[in-house]
Amino acid sequence: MTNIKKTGRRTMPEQSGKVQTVLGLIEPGQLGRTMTHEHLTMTFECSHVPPAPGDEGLAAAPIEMKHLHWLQQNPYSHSENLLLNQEIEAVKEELLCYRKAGGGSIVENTTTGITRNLPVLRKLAKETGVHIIAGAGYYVDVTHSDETRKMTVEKLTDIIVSEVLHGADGTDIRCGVIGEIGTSWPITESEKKVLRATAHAQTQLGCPVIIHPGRNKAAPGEAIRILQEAGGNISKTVMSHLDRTLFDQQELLEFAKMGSYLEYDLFGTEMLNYPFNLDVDMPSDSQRVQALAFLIREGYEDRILIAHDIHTKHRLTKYGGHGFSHILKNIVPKMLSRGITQNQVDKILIENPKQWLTFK
Ligand SMILES: CC(=O)NCCS(=O)(=O)O
Repeated sequence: MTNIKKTGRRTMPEQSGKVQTVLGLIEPGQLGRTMTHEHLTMTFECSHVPPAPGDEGLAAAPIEMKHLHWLQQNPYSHSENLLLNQEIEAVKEELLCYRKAGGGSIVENTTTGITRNLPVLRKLAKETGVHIIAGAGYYVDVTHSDETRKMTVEKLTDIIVSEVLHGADGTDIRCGVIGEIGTSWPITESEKKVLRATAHAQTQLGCPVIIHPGRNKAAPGEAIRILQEAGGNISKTVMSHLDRTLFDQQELLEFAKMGSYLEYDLFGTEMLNYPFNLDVDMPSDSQRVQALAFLIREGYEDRILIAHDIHTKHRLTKYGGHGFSHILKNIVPKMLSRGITQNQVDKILIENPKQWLTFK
């Protein structure tokens, strides 16, 4: 049963002033260094890309050292690679390393449509000591069920609110953010309804929101406009995946003025051909650090968040990948060597996630 305090402003949930993890409420100061966009268990079959002619054998072969480069360049063409949910033990080992490297918390962005597994998240949190914050709501349109598509905004709002206040997927495990809310490009009617429901739920709950934009430079702005028109709190909303979406500095600054958090969350992903949009040149980690330094120079250090968005097997250290500690071990030293101060690093990894994740 949820404890509700009434104030003149709005109905205040018991979450107000706290962060909600899969093990319950914590004080914001307990979070520590936080990766704001990861997945610990999910499936990504919805994004399978057929292998190039001649590569069918590689796409069906077990993951082996000699195929690693092919896999890194074609991660979405290998069906087994898309089943991160088969790697719970490996993820647990990674989380223990993440803690040793100084990590405190992880926001687990798996929503309905990509196989959210809250009992596994709770088990991982208990066994590793990492604070895990789970995501409410729905991924992109191709994963929406017929039932979801038929729902009104009011019904979707009720479900999202309930996932935060009472628990999701038939469990009593409560989500601590809404998202990642999936949008495609162009944004579909079903996704627009989910965005409006997200804004309405956020208004009731005062909670953090995180959006997955479509793969087009107009997508982040359009998603924020829909949330804004539905009354969402943009200053408590994260726009994910900017590293594969907005490249032009002036366009980035125009978007930044809208007031959301700006997330660079594909650290560790370096690939020549980005199969979901071949016009995109996926940046390197060095270029991501340059983008962070640019935003800091432009006065946005309070708005930046970073993560790896691990969502496939090959990015785990078990498969020769960079793992969940890459930012702490490799990217932070690079940031410092490029003139970003320790104070700014701490803002990006500790203070900004804390501000975002604390319920109003
Ligand atoms: C799980 C997820 O949505 N990851 C983002 C992949 S993308 O290529 O940046 O869209």
